[in-house]
Amino acid sequence: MVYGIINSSSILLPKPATSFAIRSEQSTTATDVSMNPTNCRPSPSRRREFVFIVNPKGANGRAGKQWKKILPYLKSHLGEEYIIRESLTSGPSYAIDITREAIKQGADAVIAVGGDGTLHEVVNGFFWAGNPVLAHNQGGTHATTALGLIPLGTGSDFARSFGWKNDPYEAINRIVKGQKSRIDVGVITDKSNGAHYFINVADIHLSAKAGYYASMYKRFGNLCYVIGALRAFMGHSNQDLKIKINDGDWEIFPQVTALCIGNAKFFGGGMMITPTADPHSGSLEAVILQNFKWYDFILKLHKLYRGTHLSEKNICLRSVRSIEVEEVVQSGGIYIQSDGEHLGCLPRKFRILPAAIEMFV
Ligand SMILES: Nc1ncnc2c1ncn2[C@@H]1O[C@H](COP(=O)(O)OP(=O)(O)OP(=O)(O)O)[C@@H](O)[C@H]1O
Repeated sequence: MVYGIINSSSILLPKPATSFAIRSEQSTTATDVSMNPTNCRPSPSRRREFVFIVNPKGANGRAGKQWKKILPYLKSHLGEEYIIRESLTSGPSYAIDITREAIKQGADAVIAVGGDGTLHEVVNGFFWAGNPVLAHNQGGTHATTALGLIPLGTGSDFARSFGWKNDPYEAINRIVKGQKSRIDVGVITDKSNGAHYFINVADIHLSAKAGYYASMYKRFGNLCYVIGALRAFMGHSNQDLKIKINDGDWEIFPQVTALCIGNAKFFGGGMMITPTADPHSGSLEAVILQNFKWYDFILKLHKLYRGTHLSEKNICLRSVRSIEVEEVVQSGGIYIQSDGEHLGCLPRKFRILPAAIEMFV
């Protein structure tokens, strides 16, 4: 893990796994800038501290290269009123720890620089033991750290729901503008593990396996998700699932191929799997695909990209605040993924936390 500081003095860091390289360029001015939604008006109190968590390996290494290029633009556009800190992740999960530490230290914003995996880890860093992480000096009231995203991933699917491109300059302009909005976060629980959060899409069975295989083919860009899905169909069998919606009665859904639970619309490098999802809605959109074969996937792929698949007879949609999923016959072989991260197996409960995080939009 490399934690770099630009423009400022240091903050406490999470325990390093490897080594830290810290570079500091002390700024001379100390004007504060308020992150008002409509403008960036100076306030006399203090400089704002933004922590950028960069996955140098995102998008096959493109994220790391792009980050070096955009840094001067970022510094000049945010200006000296801001303390800019950078932290390069050295492997999976580091972004979670760095985010938690930054929030505890009172960072005004934590910005994920990378793909959906990096964003997912940063979002998980906003929580600890089922509760939002709070700044030490807040006296346990509420979290004020904002979430930001500079999308530089292979799929960058969460950004698509907002119409954002993999354009770091556009993303910086958005952060500089300072407009924020509260967005929902999904939470996944089971009996033994703690809470796990997702901001984009959680999915079960075939698509979760597809995501696992896709990670092996990232060098092919967005095509990795189609390759991953076809690979996942090898040896795949659809399963009967028990589903409980909004704490109602259990319903049996026969021969489920995949169940996708969207807080936002896209996964798989641009497939609009949950086209009715909206991260501001206070609910999750659950799309259940039943009895799909690999050739159905190929034949209907164009509909998945366009989001026109919901009219298919073996696809159903439910708008939910909570959804519990169990196998009818326990096989231990139904996989779950949360924003592309593998989580293990069923049973699990998926819930929405409305307006859980404030995000630059
Ligand atoms: N230094 C690192 N080396 C290898 N993997 C890393 C490193 N830092 C973070 N990671 C892991 O890389 C995973 C994928 O990164 P990220 O999502 O940023 O890029 P991507 O996979 O190209 O994009 P997308 O998820 O949008 O398709 C993250 O979930 C994270 O756990």
